[in-house]
Amino acid sequence: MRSAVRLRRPAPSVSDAAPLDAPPCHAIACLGVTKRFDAHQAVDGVDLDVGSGEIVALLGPSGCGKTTMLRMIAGFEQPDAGTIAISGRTVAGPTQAVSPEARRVGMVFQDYALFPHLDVAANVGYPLGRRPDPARVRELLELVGLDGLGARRPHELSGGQQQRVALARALANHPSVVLLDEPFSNLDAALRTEVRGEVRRLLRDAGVSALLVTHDQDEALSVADRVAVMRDGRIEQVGTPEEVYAAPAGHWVASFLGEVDVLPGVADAGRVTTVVAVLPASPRLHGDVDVLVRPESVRIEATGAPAGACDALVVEREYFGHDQLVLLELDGGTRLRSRRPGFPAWHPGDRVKAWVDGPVTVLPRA
Ligand SMILES: Nc1ncnc2c1ncn2[C@@H]1O[C@H](COP(=O)(O)OP(=O)(O)OP(=O)(O)O)[C@@H](O)[C@H]1O
Repeated sequence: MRSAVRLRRPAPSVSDAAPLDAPPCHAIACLGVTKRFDAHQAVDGVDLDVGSGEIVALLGPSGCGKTTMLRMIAGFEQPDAGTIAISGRTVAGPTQAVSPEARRVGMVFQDYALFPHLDVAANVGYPLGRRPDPARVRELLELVGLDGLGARRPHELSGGQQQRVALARALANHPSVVLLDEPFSNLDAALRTEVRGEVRRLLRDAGVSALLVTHDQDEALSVADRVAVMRDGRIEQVGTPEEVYAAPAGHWVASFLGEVDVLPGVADAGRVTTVVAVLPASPRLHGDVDVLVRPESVRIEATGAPAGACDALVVEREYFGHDQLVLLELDGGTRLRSRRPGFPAWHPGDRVKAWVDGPVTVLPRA
């Protein structure tokens, strides 16, 4: 794929100019957005912004309201309350409802939504009207690495190539933002990793802002600049992938984003005491707390452990090739997981020393 190709943006014409209602630094700015379907509160007072050129993932379990949020930004649903601005222009609010076509938003869907009877070039050029500029279509095909395949039908392409056609079509009209709804779910696991890297590069090359809806944690963490974690219609936390993973705002976010063990601890004077270790904590925390420990923050060794490491027994082990997940039972009965590289192999029955060697999160007791 030629990732160096850059899209030429047309100079805005006078008729494109719209009054600015929100800071133009935000490609998308949602404030207090709410949507109810009958008795069901699908989206409940969501504040969310996407900066210029930024890729934000809206991550949450099935049914939490992600797609409804995306559909309101695209203009297919009208919020019951709140406002949505795109590039500083309010497109949805109590007195505004700009049509989807007038929002300058590109959409990429899970099932690609390509026209099967049109060839690739016609699919890409579709948003450009009846007589799309062939040079523009060529430019888009080149951008997504499909130059030379314009005459093929969608069914003659791989899933990853079809997704790139969908992305080229979404970019055709120089959108301010691209909205992607679970764009990688139809791809098999190996292709998914490859295609999401490509899509990230393409969005960067095109210089567009993007909101990616997904229920896949790896996808959100690997593609996005920031991740908004959604649950039951509300945003639980927004932060960089590192922030939401290593410093989750609560127990639910921690366990939704990955494996975590919860150790009881007692906090006092900027330290928290657990069965495994005494660790630094916020001086604002006192008394009973929960210490959330990810398996990769737990080290084990047979010999050469630092002073203070705990005695532990390996109870179970799952081997994944690149790494292994080791279930430990500490003296006293507490169980804790440790994720280690695939070599050396650990086995049930091994006696080891265990200690915390990475970030942990200390929260008030749930
Ligand atoms: N048009 C509709 N009419 C009634 N209920 C709806 C409608 N659209 C969505 N819902 C409900 O609103 C809630 C949120 O749905 P939404 O599709 O936004 O969730 P989601 O997080 O995108 O889920 P998934 O990952 O499964 O697509 C769900 O309970 C869903 O059943």
